Amino acid sequence: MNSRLTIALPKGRLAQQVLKKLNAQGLPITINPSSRVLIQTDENNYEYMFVKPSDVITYVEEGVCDIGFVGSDSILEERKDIYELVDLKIGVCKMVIAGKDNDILEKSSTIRVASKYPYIAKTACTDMGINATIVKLNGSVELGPLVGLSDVIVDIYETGNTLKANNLQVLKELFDISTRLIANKASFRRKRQIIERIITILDEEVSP
Ligand SMILES: Nc1ncnc2c1ncn2[C@@H]1O[C@H](COP(=O)(O)OP(=O)(O)OP(=O)(O)O)[C@@H](O)[C@H]1O
Ligand SMILES: O=P(O)(O)OC[C@H]1O[C@H](OP(=O)(O)OP(=O)(O)O)[C@H](O)[C@@H]1O
Repeated sequence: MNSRLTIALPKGRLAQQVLKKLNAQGLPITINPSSRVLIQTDENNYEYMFVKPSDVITYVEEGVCDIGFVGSDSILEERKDIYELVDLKIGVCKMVIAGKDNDILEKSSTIRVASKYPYIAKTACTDMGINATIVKLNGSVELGPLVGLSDVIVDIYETGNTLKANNLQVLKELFDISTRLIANKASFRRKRQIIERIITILDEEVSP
């Protein structure tokens, strides 16, 4: 059995949370997330690749990585052919529609929406009977309504501080978000035993 497992780890805010969760669940990770070395192998013969969060799904679907850790927002947006295996219950936030005008969703049938998540934004508006023109942005999405680029945004909400600091408000909550373990389908068949061991470890309830 091929014992090497290649794991896509998201850089940025999720890196520490994922490693902390894996260690807390009893999967000791002896790699250095602060290092600029993008591929690190530990003594379990696990190979870790540090990738941009929005690229985790691509590395897993393409089979470069057997498994990966990614936000459910990315899973819903990318709609790739992968297995979603475990909710780690970290990276918890929400997807919301936000803007300046608190009844624009009720009074307008056509709006402009700025978002990092064009598919999620378009689908949400369609479901509400609203025709949306999507303006794709890759960050600081809150600028959209402030500079006349869009009427509203579809973006992540955790504490609300960014919206509040920019005089925007939540107009509609769409869904909850958290970090998930995903797997390449062929890898899951080929390395089922080792991947199921990780699923078991992550599913175990450990004292906080
Ligand atoms: N403010 C937040 N609070 C909690 N979790 C968040 C927040 N923003 C993003 N996340 C979660 O962390 C994941 C990665 O977000 P992060 O901001 O670290 O990446 P990024 O800088 O947006 O990089 P990329 O553009 O590749 O997504 C998101 O997909 C989401 O699941
Ligand atoms: O509700 P809050 O706690 O304010 O968090 C929400 C903010 O966090 C994310 O931004 P990020 O920090 O990832 O920067 P970005 O806008 O460049 O994506 C997201 O895009 C929101 O702007």
